[in-house]
Amino acid sequence: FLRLLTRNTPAAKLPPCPARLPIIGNLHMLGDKPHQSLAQLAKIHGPLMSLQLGRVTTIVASSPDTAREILQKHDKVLSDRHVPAAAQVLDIHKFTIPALPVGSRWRNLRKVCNSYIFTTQRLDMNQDLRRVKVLGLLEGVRRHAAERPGEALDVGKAVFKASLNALSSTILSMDLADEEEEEKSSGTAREFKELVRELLGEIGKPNLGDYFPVVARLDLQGIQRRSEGHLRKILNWFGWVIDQRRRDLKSESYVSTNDMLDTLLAMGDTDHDSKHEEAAATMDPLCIKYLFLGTDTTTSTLEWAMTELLRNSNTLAKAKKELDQIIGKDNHLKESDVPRLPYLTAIVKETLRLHPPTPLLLPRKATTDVEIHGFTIPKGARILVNVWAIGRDSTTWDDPNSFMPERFLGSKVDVKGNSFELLPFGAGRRICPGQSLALRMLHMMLGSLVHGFDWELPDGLKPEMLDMEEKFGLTLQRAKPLFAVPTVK
Ligand code: HEM
Repeated sequence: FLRLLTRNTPAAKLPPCPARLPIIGNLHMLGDKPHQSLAQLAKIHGPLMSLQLGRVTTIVASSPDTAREILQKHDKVLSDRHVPAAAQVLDIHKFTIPALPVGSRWRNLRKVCNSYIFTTQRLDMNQDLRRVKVLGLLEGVRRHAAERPGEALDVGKAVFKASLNALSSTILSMDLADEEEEEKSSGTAREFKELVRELLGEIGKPNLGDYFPVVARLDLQGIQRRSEGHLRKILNWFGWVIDQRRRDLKSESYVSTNDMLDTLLAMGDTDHDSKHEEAAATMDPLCIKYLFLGTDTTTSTLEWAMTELLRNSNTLAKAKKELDQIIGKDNHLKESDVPRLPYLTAIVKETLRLHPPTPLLLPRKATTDVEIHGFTIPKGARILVNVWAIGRDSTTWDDPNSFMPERFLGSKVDVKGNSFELLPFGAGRRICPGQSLALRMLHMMLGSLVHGFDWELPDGLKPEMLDMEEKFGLTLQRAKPLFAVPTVK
């Protein structure tokens, strides 16, 4: 048994690796902020390095060039996923896009995303569902400013609620966050939110089984058992929502909201193309994944963006000026206004550069041995791309730790997977399919908050004193919530 635990991967010509300890290898070097520890290690061992994490050989890319090799040049054989044991319970990984290996099922689901769910036309059609939620966010902040003048607001909490509702409306025409109106929100929706939180917590915990596959089945920490319980309840909840919608669709009085669920159900019913049937069959896990991936990433980006604006009052003033000039002081921002707002767009890019919500992307896996810059990436290795380190690299960026949206004005660098120095959504065949929806939500919510209110730090806190500590989990969040005082302009 001990031999199984300690046996090393045959040493192909692996990229440089820090010295390892017996059994755990380099696990102890990750710490609680692995993206930062890996960035430090890359400074010593280079932009392509290998680590032995328990039994798992892990390759880390930390430069635009090595990211391009992995995500573009060798994308075909480096695009499977390394899925944590907690995300494999009830075989859910066999049905959800982020976990599926590259194969016909994954390809079909991606085609459905690209051709039906996230098209410009579809997103234009359901933009009103999101607009209502943004107006709700503004109303909540306005009420806070009026009822508790001078009192600080928990910015992350407010944007979490709006992001979850904007996404759950786009997907299900349903609000899943409704804390202030508890009596109106259905018990099942509240339970759903708790279950999602608990499941995400389990998936985010360090699990011995992920580093020592030989003990994975024993589930020594009980993580898989608890995840399975939560997931079973979540799937039951979705089953109930989907059955209800099927009944609604049969009713003549039903008026479609053009949400994703209607689109998916219509595809399954009217079109017997195999890829559509596949999407219909996997609808519940599909919707769940969108909610999971979408809400936390969007919330964390918005909270960091507001943090940076509060630290950089000139930037905040410039953003306000642009919005006043282009949108007008008394009008509300619309998704279609965003292309006319280059400074707001630059602020979103700059936030994603410094604070990418998934700093190591989603782990990939090599399906064959691959050679990169004379080193071998062995078959089965887990692959991480440290986009957090790439975004802060001083050989690529001037003054990399400063928040300067101006760097993007007139620049061709985008976040769409073409610029390997800026990869918040990844690149290549596994690039985030929800990025166009995410970008719409980010610009709308941030722009509306900046346009609608004046913002100040509480208790005379100086901008330079603002805590910038990060917390690494499924997404990279602020360690401490951001509190700020809104005033109606
Ligand atoms: C700021 C917001 C977001 C960021 C930064 C983000 C980032 C990412 C990243 C880095 C990946 C992995 C890409 C790779 O492996 O190369 C990913 C995958 C994915 N994202 Fe997003 N995401 C965001 C919002 C969303 C939203 C709103 C949705 C859906 C509603 C979504 C759905 C997905 C899905 C389904 C995948 C898996 C794709 C696959 O494995 O083929 N994401 N995202």
